[in-house]
Amino acid sequence: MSVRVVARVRPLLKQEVEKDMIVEAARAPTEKTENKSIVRIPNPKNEAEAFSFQFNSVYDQQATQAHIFENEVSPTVKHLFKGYDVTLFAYGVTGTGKTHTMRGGKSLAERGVIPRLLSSIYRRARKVEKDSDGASQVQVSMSYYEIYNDRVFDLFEPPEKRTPAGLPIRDVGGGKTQVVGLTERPCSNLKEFEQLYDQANVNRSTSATKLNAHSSRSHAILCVKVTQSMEDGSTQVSTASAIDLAGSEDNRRTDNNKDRMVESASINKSLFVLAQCVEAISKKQHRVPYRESKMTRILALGQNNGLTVMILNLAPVRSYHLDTLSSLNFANRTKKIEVNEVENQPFFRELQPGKGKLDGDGKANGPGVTNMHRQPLRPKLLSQKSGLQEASGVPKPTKQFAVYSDKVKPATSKPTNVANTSQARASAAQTHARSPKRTSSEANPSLGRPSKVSRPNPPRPTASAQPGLSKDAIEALIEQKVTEALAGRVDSTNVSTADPISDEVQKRLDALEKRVEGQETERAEGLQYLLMAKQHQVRGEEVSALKMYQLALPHFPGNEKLVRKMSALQDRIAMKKVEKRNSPAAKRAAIAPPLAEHPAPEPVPAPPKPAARRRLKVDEDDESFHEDPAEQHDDDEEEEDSFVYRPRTKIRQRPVTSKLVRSATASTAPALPPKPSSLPTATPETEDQHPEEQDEPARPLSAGTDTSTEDLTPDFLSGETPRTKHILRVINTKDVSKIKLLRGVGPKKAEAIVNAICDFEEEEGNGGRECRRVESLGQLGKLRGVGVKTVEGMRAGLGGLAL
Ligand SMILES: Nc1ncnc2c1ncn2[C@@H]1O[C@H](COP(=O)(O)OP(=O)(O)OP(=O)(O)O)[C@@H](O)[C@H]1O
Repeated sequence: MSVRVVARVRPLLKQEVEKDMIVEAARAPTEKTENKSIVRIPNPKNEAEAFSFQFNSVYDQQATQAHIFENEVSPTVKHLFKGYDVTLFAYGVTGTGKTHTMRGGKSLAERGVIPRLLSSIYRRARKVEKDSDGASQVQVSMSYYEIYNDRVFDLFEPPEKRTPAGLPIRDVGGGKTQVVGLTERPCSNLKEFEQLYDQANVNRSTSATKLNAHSSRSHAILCVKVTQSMEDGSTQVSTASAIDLAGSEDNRRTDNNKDRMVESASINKSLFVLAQCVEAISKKQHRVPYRESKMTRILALGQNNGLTVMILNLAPVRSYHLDTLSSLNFANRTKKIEVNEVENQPFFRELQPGKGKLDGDGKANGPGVTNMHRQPLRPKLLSQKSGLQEASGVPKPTKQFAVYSDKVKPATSKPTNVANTSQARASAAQTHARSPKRTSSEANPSLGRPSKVSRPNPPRPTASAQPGLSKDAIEALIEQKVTEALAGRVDSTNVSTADPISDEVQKRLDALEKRVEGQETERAEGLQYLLMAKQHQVRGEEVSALKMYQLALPHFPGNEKLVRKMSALQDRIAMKKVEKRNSPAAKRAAIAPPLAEHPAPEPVPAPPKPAARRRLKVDEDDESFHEDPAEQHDDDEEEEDSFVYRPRTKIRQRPVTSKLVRSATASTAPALPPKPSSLPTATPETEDQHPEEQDEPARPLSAGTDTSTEDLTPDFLSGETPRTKHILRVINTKDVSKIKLLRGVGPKKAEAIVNAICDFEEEEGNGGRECRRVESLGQLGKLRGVGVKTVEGMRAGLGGLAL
């Protein structure tokens, strides 16, 4: 992929005056055309000197919206139709014109990059259809979302309908991410698009700040999917993403209130992480901290295939001086990544134009596309003028990718007060807040600063270079590195630039880190689902809540508490449905549906086998499953209820007034042999061994009784279901080693159960330790230290036994 970096200096605003202008767009001395490619800005420490930054193009205050679009974006459209993804993003300090550039005004002349892009896409789509006499068809659809306070919200949803936790994102491979649950709207012409776009923009988080009356408080990401159904029957999908990043801010200048400060902190953090990513990529570090923020995960700079154009927005005036320098340094680093890749082949030189296809997921496939996968930044295909000409026609642009700099003596030109801005403060952490020349040498002073072309990659000693490293030493080194990586995740410099390590260690370190990152991400996603589930539940949307729990379950394999929760929820849903059907109104309104048509609760994924547990070790008390206080409250309430077990598909007709009875009175109950120690995992073998425990045959319906309820009377109340029998049999062994094998029990609880039975015996006043039996789950649930949840867990753990 390629990143083309262009800068745009906005005009003076009403309150700004010409004498404060300090940013200048200029031509490079080697440039033969009128094109400007240099941004010049004074050294804040010594105004007699100037820093110069060279980019692919620089647009001054006079540049029109049309000009920017025609030069920078329009050429990408044909590549979009060839199957490449296109990413455009605007970067800059608050109030520098990002939204103006991307969205623009309402008049034709003021329309920004996005509406112009869409207009161009529709034009091209019509052409494709016309040229093929209608054999090829093009469909355009859009999704639009924002990342606000590091949470993703669908902009087609009004704020009041949003789930506060936002939408989860997940990796779909090839450096791509997907926002789960995002709305995708078809839009077949510009009018439709504009309606949807304007409507969605109303939902975007904007506020007035001191620096911008309509400041965007979120990163807005518009994804336009172009699906081409080709003559030969194939389908090609490509996506154009246009991203209006929120601007970094210095909160001392914004006078932000508390809310704005929170937003601002989140904006600054994500931009800081973006800078860290660029830094890491440019230094070829193994670990790029994409996962530190949602924005960097989604933007995936340097990971995604296709074409990327970054528009660096700049304010021309002095009040932005330090922030502007910071932005220029950021953009300059992005450009330096390209320098490092200068010897590589441009990826679409190898691609047969028009032959590359993208599959439904937008992944490249087909001949010639294989090495598009995770291409690092490739600048050379971008000529200065069009930015997207075929690489074969591009003269070797050596100068284009070198950092152009006036001869400023670093010793006298350190803009040390750069650190006075918010962005610079962030950058200061990585010692990049000053001139581009200082940047990398400061980060690693021992390396000095070789020329860009000849700068070698840091030497990587091979395993043979460290022959003395024992296996233990390698393990210790890995452990140390992982600890460092986790402790200072944002600052990855230590990990990769400290003492050199062997390839073997590096490989293992990478694998470990990947695992840790993957686990964290998955867990975070799982927690998001859980939060959403909880929110649905609070709102009484139980079916949606159940769905969310179901989505969460794979992230917490083997979590019994979650399984129980789902099971209980499922039961409640089923009960409600049955109750609804049985309500007098429903009976009047409809003929009672046959039993077979009773609404079944949605399936709950079977709890994974213990062997499948990967990350989340469920301890004996189930506390590893994240819970919020509300959830805890619910559970407490549940515990306080007298035990009423709700079966999954059956309803209860009479309350349980169970009591523990002496074994003497229970002697009529079938005495089942104790289960083998492999319990409690139910297996088909269990059923084979105890055919008498199979599901009861359906009971005949009582005449005159509502069939929908009578037949569904929970048979466990009579202690007859295989699961109930099995649990009671195990409990009644009073054998801790057997009881602890029941799901969710464990040694401590097993001991408590046995003690509880003993306590109970004493309370009953019968003295001694005569054999008593627990005759029902109701009784079991009432035992001290057991409770309904534990019993439910035991039952859930025997999911394989017939109900
Ligand atoms: N090229 C331009 N021509 C005319 N006006 C401009 C231009 N660029 C920006 N402006 C004006 O500058 C002001 C700030 O611009 P804008 O809201 O686009 O900034 P921003 O970078 O998106 O800020 P934030 O990050 O706070 O959202 C607006 O009033 C906008 O109309």
